[in-house]
Amino acid sequence: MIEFHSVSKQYPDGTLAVREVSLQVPPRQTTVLVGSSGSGKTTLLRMVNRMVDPSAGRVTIDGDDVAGTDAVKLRRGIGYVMQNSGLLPHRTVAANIATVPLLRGWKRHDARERALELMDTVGLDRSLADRYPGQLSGGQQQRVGVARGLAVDPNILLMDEPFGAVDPLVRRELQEELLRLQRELGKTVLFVTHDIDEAFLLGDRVVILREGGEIVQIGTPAEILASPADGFVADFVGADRGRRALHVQEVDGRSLVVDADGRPAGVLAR
Ligand SMILES: Nc1ncnc2c1ncn2[C@@H]1O[C@H](COP(=O)(O)OP(=O)(O)OP(=O)(O)O)[C@@H](O)[C@H]1O
Repeated sequence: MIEFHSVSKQYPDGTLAVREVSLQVPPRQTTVLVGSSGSGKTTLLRMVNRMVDPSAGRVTIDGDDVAGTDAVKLRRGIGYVMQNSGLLPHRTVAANIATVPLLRGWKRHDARERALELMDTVGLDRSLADRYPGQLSGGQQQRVGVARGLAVDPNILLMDEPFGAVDPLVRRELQEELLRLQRELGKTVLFVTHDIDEAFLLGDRVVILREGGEIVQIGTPAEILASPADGFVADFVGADRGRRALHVQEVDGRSLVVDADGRPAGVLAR
């Protein structure tokens, strides 16, 4: 279990990004940090693998303070998937996925085999193994990013807006894929997004943050929807619900359910 014990982060320029956050991230579940831009989500996430060190408080993994662990070693044991995939452009797909296993001293052949297996896991055709990231679609690149995050079979997977940069249909596909993967793999996933719909879809637990890095509410999606903690949460949840209100549209004699952006959500049975 990952635990944040009253952590704060003040950056050198004085910005207080996170203010006394205490949070438990249960194992083998997906916990989603959601909040508007600047609410400290990324800062919190990066405290887990020591890309950011807290100014006060501490983060523990299974009771051990991460501050006492070598940062490089820590990062090699925790999967990290970011927006825009963060792939190395001059390395092939297989080499990108195998980056950390190779750093950990795996034999080249074993690392490639592992990369190919992971391509199967995330739904990428093996024929793409020797392409470069620039030769893939945005959605395929994100899948490579997820495969790379899983490459060392980490218990913990940190995901920072991993599907933020792809179009809505591909995004939906990647979300479904993550749900499937998580059912199979049961990792401890800490996921950052500013999209409340994504948070409710993916999160077993959802943590709502306010600007200034303060937790406003923690709960299951149903709990938060049923009883928002305050006006801020009600607005955050409710405004989006309203914007995405579903309605029925007749297209070619069929009844399509579409959201407020005109995106189809399903077809009504007759
Ligand atoms: N290296 C830094 N130096 C100074 N301020 C920073 C630094 N990194 C982040 N901040 C500030 O800290 C606050 C929280 O940033 P953070 O990236 O954690 O928020 P976020 O919720 O992930 O936002 P976003 O959704 O826009 O990525 C912001 O005000 C940001 O400008």
